[in-house]
Amino acid sequence: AALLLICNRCDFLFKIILTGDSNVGKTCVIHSFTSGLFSDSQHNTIGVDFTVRTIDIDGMRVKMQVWDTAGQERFRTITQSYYRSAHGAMITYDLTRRPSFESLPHWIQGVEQYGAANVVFVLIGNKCDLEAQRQVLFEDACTLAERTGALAALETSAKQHHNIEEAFELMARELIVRYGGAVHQDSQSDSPTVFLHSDSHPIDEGEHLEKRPCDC
Ligand SMILES: Nc1nc2c(ncn2[C@@H]2O[C@H](COP(=O)(O)OP(=O)(O)OP(=O)(O)O)[C@@H](O)[C@H]2O)c(=O)[nH]1
Repeated sequence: AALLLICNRCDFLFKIILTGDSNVGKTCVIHSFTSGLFSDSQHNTIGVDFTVRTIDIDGMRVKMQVWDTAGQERFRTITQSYYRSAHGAMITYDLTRRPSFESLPHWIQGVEQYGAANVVFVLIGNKCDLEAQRQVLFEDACTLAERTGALAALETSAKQHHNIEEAFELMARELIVRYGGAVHQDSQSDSPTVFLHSDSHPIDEGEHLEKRPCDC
């Protein structure tokens, strides 16, 4: 059964996962989003880790639970086990390192194979502040996005906090469109205000829904 959380404070809870090669800047993108800060000396992620930030989308409180996964090969088995419960995936490359872009089909395939059937994914070309060292054209990323069914391709800079808010907002808006119907149906009754999707996994059609109070 899919688990729904009942909450009086938030309208949605979405679980977003970041994947991509090591050192493309996944941890920095997440920090930039959750704290607005950037660190030049970021340690490699071991396994997985998550942070939360609540954003406002058209007056709705949307809790974004953002999961950071290790890009290093040796953690692959652990990180893949987290794909299943993600509503959205940000598949990240470093636009100054062509090989990290060449790896995208592999990461996309992983998300499709181990993730939920209806997972939404975007391609993120990070480090766009390093324009002089660019090795990947934005057009190439757009072509790949179109070919693979990604929601969009975006270029970000965690360092300059460029396009970070936009990337997460784009994801949140798409997920609201996809999941809004289910939430609205459930929130007809007056007291528990709304239902949130949670740590379990995105809802499959006709699936039994288990409801629990939110701990936020
Ligand atoms: N110039 C620039 N450097 C960045 C940017 N984002 C990250 N970096 C640097 O890139 C390096 C790797 O960043 P991380 O966030 O640790 O990369 P990661 O993808 O999480 O790496 P793993 O944890 O091994 O998967 C660090 O030295 C960061 O300071 C950016 O937008 N611009």
